[in-house]
Amino acid sequence: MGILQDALSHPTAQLYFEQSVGTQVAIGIAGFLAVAVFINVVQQLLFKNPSDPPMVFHWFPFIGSTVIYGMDPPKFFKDNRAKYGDVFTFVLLGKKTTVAVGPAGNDFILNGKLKDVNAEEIYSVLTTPVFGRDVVYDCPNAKLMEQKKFMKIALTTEAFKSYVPIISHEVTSYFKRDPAFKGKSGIVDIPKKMAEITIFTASHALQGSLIRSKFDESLADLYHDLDMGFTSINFVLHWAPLPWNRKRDHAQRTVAKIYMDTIKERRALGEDDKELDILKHLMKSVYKNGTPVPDHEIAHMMIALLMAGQHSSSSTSSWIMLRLAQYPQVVEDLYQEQVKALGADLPPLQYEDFAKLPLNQAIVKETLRLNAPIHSIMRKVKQPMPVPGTKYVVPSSHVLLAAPGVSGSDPTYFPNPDKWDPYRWLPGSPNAPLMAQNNDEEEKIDYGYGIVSKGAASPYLPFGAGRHRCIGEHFANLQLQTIIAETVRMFKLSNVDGSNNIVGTDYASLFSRPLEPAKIRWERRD
Ligand code: HEM
Repeated sequence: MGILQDALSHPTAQLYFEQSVGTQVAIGIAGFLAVAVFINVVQQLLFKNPSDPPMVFHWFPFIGSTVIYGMDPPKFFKDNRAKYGDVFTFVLLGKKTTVAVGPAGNDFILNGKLKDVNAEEIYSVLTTPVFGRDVVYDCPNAKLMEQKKFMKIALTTEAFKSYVPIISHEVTSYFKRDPAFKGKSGIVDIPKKMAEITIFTASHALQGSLIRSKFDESLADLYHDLDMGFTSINFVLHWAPLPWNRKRDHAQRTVAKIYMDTIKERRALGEDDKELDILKHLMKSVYKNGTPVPDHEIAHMMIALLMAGQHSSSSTSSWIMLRLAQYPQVVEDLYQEQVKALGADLPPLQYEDFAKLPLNQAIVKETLRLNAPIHSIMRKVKQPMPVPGTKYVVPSSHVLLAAPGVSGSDPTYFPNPDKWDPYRWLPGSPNAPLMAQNNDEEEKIDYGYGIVSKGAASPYLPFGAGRHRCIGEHFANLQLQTIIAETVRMFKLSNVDGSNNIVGTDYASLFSRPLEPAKIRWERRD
């Protein structure tokens, strides 16, 4: 024993011993992996259930196609659609995920029945710690439908009319005070600026001036901490006592308290409170069962509303500015459109003006066609779902994934689909969409939050469809159109190097956005 101990304590022997243990462990892992890969491949090749949608081939179990999907989801959908057709399954972090694309696929998933598909089982782990309890995905779907109805009803034409001067003022005063826009011309990393403009305009219009004023103090940093809860890794680690989750939880409590205190302040104002925002509307809203919406739910809905709008609108406005810098002539066309429609003195913008600015509208439409911030919409399957017109049945163990962006860039509906061409939405364009542009004749449905068009046959659904459809569409349109109109009044835009290039897309977080830095050149008109 003593001799053996002596021998092993010799440095060379120790090294040899450690190396040989290391080698054995490595061989063990490699062997295990090889067996796992072998079984996984054999299963895919030999044990196909004819009613299952085709499976995207992958070597490794659990990882499946996660990496290749995550690098560029639209490319992943396009490539696999070409290989397998409109319905196929891939493995995303161990979960069999069935994609159904095209108008029929969008309809199948987004207009799926409540007994068949479920959103909250997918999203709640991420959203509930950020928004707070009892709202959106932390309550039965019928309650969410009522909550969406309260928010949607508040967005009246009268409210929209009051929002245009608010948004205009926020945009122009931002450009005046921000150091990045000092002087005659300059270069700016645009996504950060657009994120600020989006949160200032949305909070002021939708939540009132009292909340807006708090963004200059504490709310901006707290929202940043809340945002950290939305990283993709939190689908798995939402519960973990990690630094960003602690910050998220602290921020959620603090922001909710700020809203609840503001609600009390505004109640005290009584008739003197003349603003037409959603916060005020919710303070007067009552559920069907007679219960007034509790303050904590109003606070949590306010967080949800701002978070839902922030990422999508801020990513879209950044893409818009990058597209305008890519095509400086479009900026001039937009400016001239305003001069012709509103007069050379360019009076303060009003809600009614936007109907006279079709190119201004088309910029938003076209940017959302190619750069929609939500590339994947997921639902948990609750019971086996036959896919109409196919032999496939999606088992209840699967997750469904809708990707309306696929039909939005399909040449069947959009000639020259990869070209950003806002003029395609104006009459007489050779690239005009090959789809009905008037949705008055479309089938309408009420899921409990007001009548919406079903969108069943539409290849263009950047705001989704069905019971989870966006209620912020009209606000987002107004916000984005006002931002564009004010920006082209003040600036000419171009790429820093004068080229027609554009940055790539960052798919790392839940909402896709431009890869940063994304710098553009601005030049003041006056
Ligand atoms: C360009 C801007 C926007 C885009 C592209 C967009 C897109 C979407 C999409 C695709 C959905 C459906 C998600 C799903 O089916 O799972 C959705 C839902 C929603 N959006 Fe938006 N959105 C935008 C702006 C806004 C704004 C400004 C607000 C708030 C005022 C908002 C509030 C909501 C809400 C409350 C839902 C409902 C979620 C549900 O029912 O599960 N969105 N949005």
